[in-house]
Amino acid sequence: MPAAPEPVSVDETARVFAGLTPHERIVLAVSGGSDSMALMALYGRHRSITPEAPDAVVVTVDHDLRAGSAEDAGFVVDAAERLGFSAIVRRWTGDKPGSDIQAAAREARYRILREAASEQGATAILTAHTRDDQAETFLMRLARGSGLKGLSAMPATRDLGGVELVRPLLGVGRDRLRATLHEAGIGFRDDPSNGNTRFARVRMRALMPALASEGLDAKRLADTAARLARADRAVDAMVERLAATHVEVHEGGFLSCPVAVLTEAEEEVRLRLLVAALGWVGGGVYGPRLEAAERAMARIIGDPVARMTLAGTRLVRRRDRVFVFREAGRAGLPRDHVAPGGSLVWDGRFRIALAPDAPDAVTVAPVGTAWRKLGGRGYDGRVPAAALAAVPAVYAGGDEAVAVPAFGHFADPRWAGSIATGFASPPPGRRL
Ligand SMILES: Nc1ncnc2c1ncn2[C@@H]1O[C@H](COP(=O)(O)OP(=O)(O)OP(=O)(O)O)[C@@H](O)[C@H]1O
Repeated sequence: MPAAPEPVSVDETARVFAGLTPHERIVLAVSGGSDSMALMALYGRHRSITPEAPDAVVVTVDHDLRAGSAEDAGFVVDAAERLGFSAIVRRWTGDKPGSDIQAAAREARYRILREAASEQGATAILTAHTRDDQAETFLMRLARGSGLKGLSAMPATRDLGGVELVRPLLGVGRDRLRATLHEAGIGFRDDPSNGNTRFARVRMRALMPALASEGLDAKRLADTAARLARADRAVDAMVERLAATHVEVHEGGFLSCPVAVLTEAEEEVRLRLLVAALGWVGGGVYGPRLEAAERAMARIIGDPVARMTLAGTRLVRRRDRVFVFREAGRAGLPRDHVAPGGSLVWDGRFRIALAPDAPDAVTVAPVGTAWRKLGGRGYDGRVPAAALAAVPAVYAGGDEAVAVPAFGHFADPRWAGSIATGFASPPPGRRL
């Protein structure tokens, strides 16, 4: 008989939350399931004996996808208030897709949590992912053919659009969280989808007892993921160094790199460099599948006139350089509006701000073929024309751009002092 799982001790709780002190206020993301109820209970206990622990607000997202979801949210609010937290419910409204609803719900949930955090003045969001979640993630990635980065599974912290996502319970087993709740006399809600074998995670979970009998328990799998994460960070550091010396960041928000740098690098390193470039140029929306990146790399290296689209981003080889850029002509490049005093992130890459005394509200859209007339500076024939056409331009009502700030070009001098632009995130290998 295996020993009964131990509740999480007070000392262990202090260790789990030790890294949070730089934050003054945090969000606890609570679904009402056992893991996040335990997160809330543990944090309540920790805060009551740790005066310097950040202040916390509980946020529960009602996905409004099944009967009873509002009751689950009410259950979380009641339990949070009993533990001395203030709690808010956020409902997922708007269009919901007919397929892949799980992924859409996750994306909406993170967006809603991020918005709630910034409204509440919180700088971190804590979720209750456990060691079991980590082990299941590792297995799912293995089944999908992931490389080193994917097999590193979930990092303990990551940036979520300016807020830190923290997973303090990644080293704690689900059974121990349940034991903790049991000991504290706190209930939880069972999500019926946790038993739905339509979901890969649920099917992986069902394999766990058989794997554990061969020594592949959640701890072993999660520890392996952690070792791979360590190796992954080492490769990332190599890629950063390579990018810092060899990747040219063009003012228009596209990148280029000598093909010789790719051929001389280790295969893993050059693939990472490609993925990093695609992620930055593409606004970090989604990356390519590993096999697709491998095929693309083989073509870039083998074909001096290679051109292709990968993960929504264009790759073009021109002589001995490869260019990575977004295409203006394809659907998807946005048209956004900014009022005087406002700012926005265009296409996930450019931050554009308008001074309060700017002459007018503007539209930001790709400059398209107009760049030829406007004359982007310094770009001779070595840069593919399509790369230049995807650069953001500022329009003030008419068809003619009043400015292409990335090129330092102002067709109408009244705008020169009132538009500020920069990259929204650092290009590969650079720090802003
Ligand atoms: N509806 C929600 N509202 C707020 N946070 C949520 C919600 N759903 C999930 N989360 C957060 O994301 C984490 C991981 O989500 P996941 O879907 O794996 O968990 P779950 O099975 O819904 O619930 P739990 O982890 O609480 O048992 C949760 O532990 C929780 O912190």
